[in-house]
Amino acid sequence: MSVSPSAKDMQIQPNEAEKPMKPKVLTLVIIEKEGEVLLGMKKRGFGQGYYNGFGGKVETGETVEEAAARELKEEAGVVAVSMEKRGILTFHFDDNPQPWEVHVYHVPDFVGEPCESEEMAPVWFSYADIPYDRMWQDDQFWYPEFLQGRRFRGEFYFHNTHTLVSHSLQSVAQL
Ligand SMILES: CNc1ncnc2c1ncn2[C@@H]1O[C@H](COP(=O)(O)OP(=O)(O)OP(=O)(O)O)[C@@H](O)[C@H]1O
Repeated sequence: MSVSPSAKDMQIQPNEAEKPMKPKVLTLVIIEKEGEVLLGMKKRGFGQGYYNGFGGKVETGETVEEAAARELKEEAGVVAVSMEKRGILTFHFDDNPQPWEVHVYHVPDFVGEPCESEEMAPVWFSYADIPYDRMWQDDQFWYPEFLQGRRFRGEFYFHNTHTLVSHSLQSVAQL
């Protein structure tokens, strides 16, 4: 007699396919000093050719804040003296089933001299000269919130990775 395996035997739940995928968690640090922000030109990998803050994936065994500090050191060569979480952005891509959850940190103080790494070339920009046309399309929406000192949450929907189709953004009291 043949017995077909039950959902339990196959270690899947009945409506597994409908469950949204757990997001991948990443960090993004923006250094800000006297009306200027430090951005890096991404030299390789995801987002190559865009200016962005410094960050990357959270690795197993580290907290989100530890990951943010590690990536800042690796990519810009500086150590954060203090950091404050200011935003959580969720990115949905129609060409990737896994959403990305990016935790944005403000670093008002750091030690060391920013220097070019294999991944990023750092450049200071005044608020008025932030190069939104050479950045991810979501940035133009949430940087103003960030630069005003607010906390925020946003959801952004992308087509073919790079084209922003729709978004929502709220300023929030707490993250
Ligand atoms: C879609 N709209 C977006 N808007 C603004 N910023 C975005 C972004 N999407 C990803 N980001 C940031 O881009 C970096 C990628 O990091 P990424 O280089 O892939 O990570 P990591 O350094 O761990 O990778 P490797 O070690 O090279 O594999 C990381 O800071 C992440 O927050």
